Amino acid sequence: MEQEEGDKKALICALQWEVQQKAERLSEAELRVRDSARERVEEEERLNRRLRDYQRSQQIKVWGQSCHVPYVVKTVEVESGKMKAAVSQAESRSLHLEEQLDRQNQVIQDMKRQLQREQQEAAKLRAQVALYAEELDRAQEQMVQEFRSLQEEKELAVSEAFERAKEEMRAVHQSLDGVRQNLLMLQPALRTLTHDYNTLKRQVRDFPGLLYETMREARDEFSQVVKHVQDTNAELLSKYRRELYLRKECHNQLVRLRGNIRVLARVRPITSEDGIGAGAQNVITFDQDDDGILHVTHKGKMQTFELDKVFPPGTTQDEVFEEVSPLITSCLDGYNICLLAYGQTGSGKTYSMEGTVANPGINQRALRLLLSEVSERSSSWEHHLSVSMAEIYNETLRDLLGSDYHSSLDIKMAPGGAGELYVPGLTQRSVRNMSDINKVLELGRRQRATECTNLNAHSSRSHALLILTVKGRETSTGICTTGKLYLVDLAGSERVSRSGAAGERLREAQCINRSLSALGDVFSALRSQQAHVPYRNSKLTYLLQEALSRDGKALLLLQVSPVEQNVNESLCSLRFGDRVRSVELGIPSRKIEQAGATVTESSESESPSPRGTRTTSVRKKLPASVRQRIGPP
Ligand SMILES: Nc1ncnc2c1ncn2[C@@H]1O[C@H](COP(=O)(O)OP(=O)(O)OP(=O)(O)O)[C@@H](O)[C@H]1O
Repeated sequence: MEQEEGDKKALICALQWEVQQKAERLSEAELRVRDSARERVEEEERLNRRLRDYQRSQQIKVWGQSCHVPYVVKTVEVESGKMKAAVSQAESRSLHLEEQLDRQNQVIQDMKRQLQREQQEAAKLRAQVALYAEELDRAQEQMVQEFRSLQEEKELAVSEAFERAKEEMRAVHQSLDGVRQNLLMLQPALRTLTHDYNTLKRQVRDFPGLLYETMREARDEFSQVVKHVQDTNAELLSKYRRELYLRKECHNQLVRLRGNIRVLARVRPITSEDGIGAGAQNVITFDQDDDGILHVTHKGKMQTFELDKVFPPGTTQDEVFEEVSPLITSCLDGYNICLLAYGQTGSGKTYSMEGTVANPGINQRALRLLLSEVSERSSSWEHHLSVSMAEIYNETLRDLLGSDYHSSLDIKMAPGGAGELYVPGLTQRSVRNMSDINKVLELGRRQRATECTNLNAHSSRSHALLILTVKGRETSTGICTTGKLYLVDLAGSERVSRSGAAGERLREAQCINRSLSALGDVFSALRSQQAHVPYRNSKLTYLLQEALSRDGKALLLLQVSPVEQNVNESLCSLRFGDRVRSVELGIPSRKIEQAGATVTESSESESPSPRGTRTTSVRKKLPASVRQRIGPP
């Protein structure tokens, strides 16, 4: 309604404005008409005035001329020539004036016509003004009518709106009453809600305290549990370590009892020769709690190997030797022992066996240990220590201490039928002190160096053997023992395909492969307890027969490179070691000579003891805890 009213008011305003505009235009037109009428009147007056003036002047002229004519006529009569000219001149002038008069009359006629036109125009304008006035009156009339009808509409709309508002007001009052009723009904519920809200508010206020208290209690409980778990863990860990130690002890004793070949692994440090980049990344990790576990990560997979002992890269020559020394000293008791360093080229075999001048390896330390043991036992035993050095290159056995390096040596069965082997022509040098040892080792090294153009390459492709023979005689009983210790630095075990060897190198690689696979065959025959062990398939296994037989003791030292680029070779070496580890040589035995007779004696009845302090039973060597575990004999 209000909208309608507003619209109408706007319409009225617009109409009023239009009327006003038209009125202004009309008054302007009136003014213009009035001005032009005035102008015409003035112009008329001006023309009339000019006409009158002209007529008057013409009259005066005519009068002037008419007054002169008699005189002129007279004069013409007197002086006719002159007069005639003057008359004609006057006539022409009169003609001219008449023409002028005509023109003036013409002008007056024109002006009159123009005046008429102007008057007609003025009449037209006046009619138009009257028309405009009429139109204005009509517009005013219309406007008044419209205004009136708008006023009526407005009043009608206002009264309708008022009625509607009254209706709505009534409805609002009614709903207000309903709300009031509802409010009255809701009041008890609101009271309950307020009460609940207050209770909740109290609870929320108290909640942080309660939560803190609960959390403190939970934390206390949790720390108690954690402490308990930690204690239990520590206890379990110590039990685990104790168990591990016992297991190891049991295993070692079992190995000794069963005569298993012990397999150790030594991982060399990463050196500058390994280069840089992905190929030089370390792939080997160790178990903190078990020194016999080694993990190799290859192509994202971790492979675990269990060995008798694992030496991580930081292990010293001393620590390695300490582990192998019990085996070495047993050669003084008359056992045949063999220690083989196995691994790919550059994995550290020579480092472990020979070592450096400042940090000697197993070879020199073994000789030194045997010498000191010999001197310790000298009160009851006489010992004679002799050393041979040989190498097997392309299946040819050569003497490194003799005068003829190039002659090939044979391995033969010793006469006497005892099944002993010997190498005719192999030089044996007696050693009594460290100076002898150093001289012998130096001689062997020099011999090898002079005979081959590239010692390093040559040593990788040949097996180097240090053979110690220990003969002993117990002074009180006359019992004689002979023990042999073979310390072998094997040729590199890498695959031919990787080295890409050809020609002479290929022949060397094939020989190495043959002798190493012959070694593997011997181990697998021993493992499966076959009646025939193929020792004679290579010079190496044939020479080591006594130590690798069921009477001997053997130890395999796996040399492992820690870097990614050698991981395949490392895995091959470790798998080889894994297989060898399960080989049972049997209970080692020694040969003793007593009163001219040779007797074989197993370590179960080690008697007589060289020091007189040894127990006769291996079982007695076990720790009490281990003995308890394995039960009564
Ligand atoms: N435990 C170690 N500590 C420090 N350096 C080592 C160790 N083991 C090996 N090396 C170094 O690694 C390099 C290769 O070692 P080594 O010559 O003994 O290997 P190898 O297996 O005998 O090789 P090859 O079969 O060619 O004779 C040498 O420079 C050596 O000094």
